[in-house]
Amino acid sequence: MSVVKGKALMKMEVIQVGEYEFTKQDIIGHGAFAMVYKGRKRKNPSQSVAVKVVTKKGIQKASEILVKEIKILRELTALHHTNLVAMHDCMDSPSYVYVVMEPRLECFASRHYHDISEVTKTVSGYRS
Ligand SMILES: Nc1ncnc2c1ncn2[C@@H]1O[C@H](COP(=O)(O)OP(=O)(O)OP(=O)(O)O)[C@@H](O)[C@H]1O
Repeated sequence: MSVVKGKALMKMEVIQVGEYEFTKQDIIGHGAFAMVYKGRKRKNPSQSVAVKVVTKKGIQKASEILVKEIKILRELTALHHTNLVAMHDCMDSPSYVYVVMEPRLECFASRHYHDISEVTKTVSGYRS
């Protein structure tokens, strides 16, 4: 995927997480240890997802909490309840844990950031 930034045409890396993909341009929010991006299903791009990217750097103490969060998400997903956000997939890499979730559409509308640098510098250990 290519994006125009200033006058230069820059290549935007598409990151694949199983059947899903996202680019780091499409930020929808951030928490203490994670950035959340808008992504899509590769075979059906009209199906949007939220991809939470948790940086492993500096979160050794929080990693147990992350394991618990993923376990809880799995259990909640199995309930198939309309008021609960489902987890579609999760993937581990040397530097990040990726959690692919059903999107909460109200967040897409109200929390889209345009200035990426404003967000990335607030997330500890994050490298854009
Ligand atoms: N499934 C989702 N759909 C749409 N937006 C989401 C989704 N999950 C998270 N977000 C957005 O990303 C932001 C960060 O989420 P994240 O879970 O990383 O942190 P948090 O729950 O807000 O805070 P903390 O880091 O304390 O857990 C949320 O505030 C929300 O705006």
